[in-house]
Amino acid sequence: MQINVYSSAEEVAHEAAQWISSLAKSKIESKGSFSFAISGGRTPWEMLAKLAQENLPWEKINLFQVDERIAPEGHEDRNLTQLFQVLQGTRLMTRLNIFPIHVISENLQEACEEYAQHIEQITGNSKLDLIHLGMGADGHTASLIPGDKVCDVENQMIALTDQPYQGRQRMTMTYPLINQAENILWLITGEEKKEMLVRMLNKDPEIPAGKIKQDQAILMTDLL
Ligand SMILES: O=C1O[C@H](COP(=O)(O)O)[C@@H](O)[C@H](O)[C@H]1O
Repeated sequence: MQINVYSSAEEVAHEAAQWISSLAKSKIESKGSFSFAISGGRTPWEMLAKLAQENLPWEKINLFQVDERIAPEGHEDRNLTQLFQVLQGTRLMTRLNIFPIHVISENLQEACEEYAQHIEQITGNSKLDLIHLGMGADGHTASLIPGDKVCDVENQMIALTDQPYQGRQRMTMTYPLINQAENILWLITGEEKKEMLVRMLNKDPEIPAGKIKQDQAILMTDLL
């Protein structure tokens, strides 16, 4: 794991946007497209706002969601709602290829399979160029929640949590999909995550974040 420590969450967001922009340019130059997935929560939005200011060929970029809460369209609990709020009014709204997780489907299991198929169709091999991850103060990442059966899923790329977490059931990328990404970018900020960050770096299998592969990963943080 490459570890980059910065002095503030704002600097983390800035550096992460620059890093993603440069990776996107190099992937587009070498193979014509760049496919990445963004997490939800609170951390990613400043980075995304900064990334949106970059001069990139957005129509060659595919954006997937790492996880989503099962909630109505436009609901404030949805990661997609936050994502659209950040991109509203930017040219990315019409140019970037955004692939939302379909959590309003009547058949959520089918929706998981369809999302996995979309990823396979777009990437050709289900290996995303980049997956951005955050981590909660309890060590969860994506919607891989401590103690939830979704952490044991090995035969699905996208799966549902077994139990509601913070009031909502969720749909999430699973270990098999995340761990085969070409690059993983962790953005972890906030004092309350310090203890779990150390456990994650020590590959503690008792916390979900500890079971994400580290060899292709970079961490940007204001901790340590
Ligand atoms: O619930 C969630 O939390 C994690 C961590 O969010 P953060 O704001 O503390 O970074 C996030 O990565 C995940 O996508 C989200 O659904």
